[in-house]
Amino acid sequence: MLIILPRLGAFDKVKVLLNVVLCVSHLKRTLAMTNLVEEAKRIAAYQAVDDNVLNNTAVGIGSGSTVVYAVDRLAERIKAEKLKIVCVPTSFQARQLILKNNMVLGDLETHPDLSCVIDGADEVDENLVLIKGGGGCLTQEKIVASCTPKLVIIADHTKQSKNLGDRYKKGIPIEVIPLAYVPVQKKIETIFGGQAPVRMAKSKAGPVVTDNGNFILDWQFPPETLNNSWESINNKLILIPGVVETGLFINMASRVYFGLQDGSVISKVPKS
Ligand SMILES: O=C(CO)[C@H](O)[C@H](O)COP(=O)(O)O
Repeated sequence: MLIILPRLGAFDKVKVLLNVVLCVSHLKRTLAMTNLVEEAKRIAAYQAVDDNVLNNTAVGIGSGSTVVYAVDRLAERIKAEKLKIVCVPTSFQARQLILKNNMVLGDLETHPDLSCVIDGADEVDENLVLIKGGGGCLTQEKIVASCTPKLVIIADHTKQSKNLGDRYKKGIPIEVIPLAYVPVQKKIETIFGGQAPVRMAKSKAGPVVTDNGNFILDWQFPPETLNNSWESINNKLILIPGVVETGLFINMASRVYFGLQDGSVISKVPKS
């Protein structure tokens, strides 16, 4: 810019400088918003760990960026309170978090009954139906979640919505066996409408490959889908040969903690 500026007329110089000022203030605002969201994730995670993790128990560790804060807090409590906790991971990422924090690693073979599971979500609707799988770990997350009466979800305020799809626009993740991805894609689009593109990797050529060696379709469902129950849609999806699991978590969350912008945390339980 220093090279270009001297060659410009006064009016253009002002225009360039004004744009620079606007860019910087936009960047500052974006950074401030990102910090607020990160703080909201952290406080939700801390509250959930403090309320739900008991000594001498096995706990499921979810996946994603919010769970990192939960693991931080859990590691802190284990050290300070000398807790004996076995941690069962829901993904390669969760396993690494457990090991990195020197926590005790377990699995479902030795610990099939978990006291609680703490996990994130991509969106939570008013009935606490969740979309999960933005990080591609939905199948192991659902298996681990099924091993506890207490699936505790942690999220920032941007994940809270009335209807699924209001906030999370990427679609419902569906894990599929690789050889079946085109037939499954076609069936979903024919039966339910919308589009179900295969998720492509960002730092690798080709598709995202899950921890289970499968592909993911992100089903961008049409608006009329909301006229049906997610339960019946999920049951139909699961029956398509080649579908391993869906990212719809229905009647699974026992409590959802949302971190808010004002620094407080609210928690929601299913309507009775
Ligand atoms: O389902 C998940 C991964 O499969 C995550 O829990 C979900 O994507 C939320 O992640 P984050 O906390 O990074 O927003």
